[in-house]
Amino acid sequence: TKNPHYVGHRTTMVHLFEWKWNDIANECEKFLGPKGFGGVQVSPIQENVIIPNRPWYERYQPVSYKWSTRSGNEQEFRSMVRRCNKAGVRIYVDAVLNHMTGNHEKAVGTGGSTADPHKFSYPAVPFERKHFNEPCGIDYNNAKTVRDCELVGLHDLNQRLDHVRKQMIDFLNKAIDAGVAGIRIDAAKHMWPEDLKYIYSKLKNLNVEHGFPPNSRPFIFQEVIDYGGESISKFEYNEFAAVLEFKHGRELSNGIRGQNPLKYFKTWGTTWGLLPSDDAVTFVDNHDTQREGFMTPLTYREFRLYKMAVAFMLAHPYGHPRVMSSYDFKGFEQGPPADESGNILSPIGAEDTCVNGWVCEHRWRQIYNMVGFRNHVGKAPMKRWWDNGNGQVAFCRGDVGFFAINTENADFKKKLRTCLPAGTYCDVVSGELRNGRCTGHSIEVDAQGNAQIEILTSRHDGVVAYHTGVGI
Ligand SMILES: O=C(NCCCOc1c(-c2ccc(O)c(O)c2)oc2cc(O)cc(O)c2c1=O)[C@@H]1CCCN1C(=O)/C=C/c1ccc(O)c(O)c1
Ligand SMILES: [Ca+2]
Repeated sequence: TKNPHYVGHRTTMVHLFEWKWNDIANECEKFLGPKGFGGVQVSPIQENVIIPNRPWYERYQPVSYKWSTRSGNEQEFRSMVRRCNKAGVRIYVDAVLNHMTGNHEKAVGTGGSTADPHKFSYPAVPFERKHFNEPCGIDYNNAKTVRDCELVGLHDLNQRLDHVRKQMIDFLNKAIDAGVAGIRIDAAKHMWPEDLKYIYSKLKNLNVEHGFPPNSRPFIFQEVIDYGGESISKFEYNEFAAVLEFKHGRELSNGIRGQNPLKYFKTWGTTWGLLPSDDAVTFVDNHDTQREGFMTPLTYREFRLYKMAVAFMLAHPYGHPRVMSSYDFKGFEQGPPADESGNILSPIGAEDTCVNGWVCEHRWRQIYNMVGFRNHVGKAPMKRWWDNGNGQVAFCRGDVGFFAINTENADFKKKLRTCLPAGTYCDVVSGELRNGRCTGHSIEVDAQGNAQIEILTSRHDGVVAYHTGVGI
């Protein structure tokens, strides 16, 4: 099975996109640990080329495998991993192995390394011409070109060569020694499964000094963008490692928007063509899809619907969920909030609030309390699915959790079985249980487990969630 190696009952990771290592370490100790987040996906740690105007995607054009980026240096990265593991929060590195840079005159990296991309020369690794595939154009209907040609002109490494494999294996094993729990494999679709499988087989077990049980294998989750219809299938990759399930965010966004009535999500999972649950890392939006102008998923911009989508993802047992945490951007290219020297600004200000143009979705109560809901219900099975034949849905998680959602422009008012023991329960979306009382809405569950469930269209949020950890 695929195991993220979360501590205790934790279940969910957050992508702190473009955050600096020092800020992540602080967030692990101050917020993510206490709120029960399981881990953090960090931005690429390898040195990347500096592109004028600093577009966000410069971090996906490596110049070397040195741990030196605008997020910080090796010492800061090591310190962050140690502090986060101590806080019970795992770290997952975003590894860019498919390619190096595109053609730039005088390429200079964020760690000061130089390269000559026109000559396929990356002395700081070292890689040279013979380590790259012949430049050619990708035809997504031709699997060989998808793997062996250049993605938007980015020089394509040949992972069949021993030298290339060694550089990648050493790079990943160094991160494992530093205490990371796993790796996101960027652009895995553009690499041969057998090459990836070989590289993963040479990775060390996780470092027991960071609290991992002996013989723990790194949790690897692969970016294979597959909505169906291309020559490459995500099912080529999920036998030997987990895969990011891109259909999840797109289909769920359609359901929450009402384009596809939510009642159909009664069968949500493999019957929708999704990966087996244990093989899938799920999300609503990611750093790339939130910027796409076409078939855009729900994002922080449509915040009421977005919170509903994230809540449904976290309430439903399917997959290993990942919460996105963004900065507010105007145009597609815009990089992270930075000062005039290009130093990334800290997302958390003096009053422990989100500042400087960051969005910090993970700090929204509706989202972090749903992480707590998922942690509390654990593996309790989905049961007693109810829907009104359209966009109002409710279901139990075993006898320990109850979730309801209203995607319609009509009030949700219904007496329903909650599967909860009799008592008063606080809604964790509108508030929490504090000093013995509910700061938000609450329900009274009778001896039969029934309660009057209400989600009025005038409500701040279109979802409610109750669990046995917030009973009075
Ligand atoms: O128009 C663009 N790209 C052309 C569309 C192909 O998009 C890319 C895909 C991509 C998109 C859809 C697919 O089905 C697919 O197989 C691959 O994956 C990448 C992965 C990278 O590490 C670096 C990249 O530059 C890309 C990329 O350009 C803009 C300008 C350059 C970066 N970029 C982008 O749009 C950058 C996107 C990007 C960057 C990093 C990612 O991890 C990612 O998923 C997308
Ligand atoms: Ca490739």
